[in-house]
Amino acid sequence: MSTGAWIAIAAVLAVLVVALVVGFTLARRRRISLAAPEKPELTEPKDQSGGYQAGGGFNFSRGPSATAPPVPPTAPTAEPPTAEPEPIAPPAPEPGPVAPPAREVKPTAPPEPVVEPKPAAEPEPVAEPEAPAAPEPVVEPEPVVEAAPVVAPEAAAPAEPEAPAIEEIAPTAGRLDRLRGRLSRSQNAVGKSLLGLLGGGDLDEDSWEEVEDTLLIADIGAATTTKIVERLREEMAARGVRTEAEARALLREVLIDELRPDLDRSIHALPHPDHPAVLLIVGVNGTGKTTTTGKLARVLVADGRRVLLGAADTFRAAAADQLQTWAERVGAEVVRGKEGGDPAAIAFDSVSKGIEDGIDAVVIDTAGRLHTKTGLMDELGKVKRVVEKKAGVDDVLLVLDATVGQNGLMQARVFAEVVDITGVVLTKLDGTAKGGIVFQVQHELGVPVKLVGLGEGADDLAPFEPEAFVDALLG
Ligand SMILES: Nc1nc2c(ncn2[C@@H]2O[C@H](COP(=O)(O)OP(=O)(O)OP(=O)(O)O)[C@@H](O)[C@H]2O)c(=O)[nH]1
Repeated sequence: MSTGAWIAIAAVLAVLVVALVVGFTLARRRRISLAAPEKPELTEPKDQSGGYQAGGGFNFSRGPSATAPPVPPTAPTAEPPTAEPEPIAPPAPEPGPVAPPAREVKPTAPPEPVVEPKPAAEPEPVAEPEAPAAPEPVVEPEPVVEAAPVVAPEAAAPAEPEAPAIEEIAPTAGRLDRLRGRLSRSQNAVGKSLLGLLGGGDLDEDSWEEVEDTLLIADIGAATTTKIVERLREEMAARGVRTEAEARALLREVLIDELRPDLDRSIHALPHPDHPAVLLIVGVNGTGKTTTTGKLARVLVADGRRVLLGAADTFRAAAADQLQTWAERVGAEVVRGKEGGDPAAIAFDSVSKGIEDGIDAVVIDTAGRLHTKTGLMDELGKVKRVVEKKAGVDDVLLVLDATVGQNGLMQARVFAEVVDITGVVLTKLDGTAKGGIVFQVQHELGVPVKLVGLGEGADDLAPFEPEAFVDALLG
């Protein structure tokens, strides 16, 4: 009783003490672990762009067009539904990367994982599809059949996009750089002969006359040529230009200044809170209106915009088909009417549909017309007036064929009278050394050249940049 009992009691007490200590320690640990999670959550990635903004792309802005349909007075309620355009507001250059993923991811992502389980009809792959199909507990070999409905999306995928081949669009940023080679080939003969003349330093009167002739041949126009030559003469004397490098630097500066880099060359294609941007493409037959409309649609789609093309060229039978093809290639909508129908009605319907469908930009291709035919020109004025009943026109782009040179200026004058041109698209610059028309158009009309066509390819449209143009000119 005595020693054995005491030892037993001591052992029990020791066990109790150990249990108490362990229990106390565990309780403390748990308390600590409850508090801990608050800290780790602080690790949140922030904006990684470092404020970087890409440059050199197309520049879009919101045009001046006023809202045609009356807007309800209550500002706060009007805002929410129109909230979408807002994130778009930060302008052009970067969005390129946004659009492609949206179009590309859809077709590719879902089918891939599904294809694999199909052949492997065994239990392993079935595990995943089973989860949603849980309600059917009975048949065990069946799971393979369940995989079949999962495959369905794969089969349905081709059915969804009606437009069979939506094309890849060439990146919009840096277009002019990539296409610069085409410009140079045709243009730099002018630059070379100018540099040949100016590079030697002191010029006699004959040499100055040659400089003038070279500028005139390049279609820079008499007024602009005189201005350029006067400034060159002054500056060459004042700066004591002796070498070809100095002459090149001066000539570059003078030509760029003459092209007025300060002009707003943005395309007014950003939507308004309650209606799409409306762009009218006008010009003489064969200058490249339909082609330009199609190319512009591609640029806008690549920029993530929803685009509708209005086929208001009811003169030429194939024009609407041509436009439809352009639209289908990028998944844009088209509004077209009967052949020989009223172009103004089609333009009106295009804008109406654009408003209904929440389109971002409606681009209306008009019929080519001779600038000398008053009836046709009146009709073009009517197209614009009718559209304006629905929504203001943000940009009226006159398409000029650079290869026609001087005649382009006469066209520009007449069109400007009828429809208030807001910008010029100079096409076919890849095939001419007469790009000098750029100087004249801007000088006479005070309207900027906004875009240039540099080939027949679908993505051969680039923003016009005076510096790049002059660099190409000088070779
Ligand atoms: N080389 C070159 N060809 C171009 C360019 N832009 C358009 N074209 C070509 O010019 C031709 C006429 O283009 P269209 O777009 O049909 O001209 P349009 O002004 O719509 O003609 P109409 O409908 O008759 O008024 C086509 O063969 C185009 O491929 C360009 O920048 N460079």
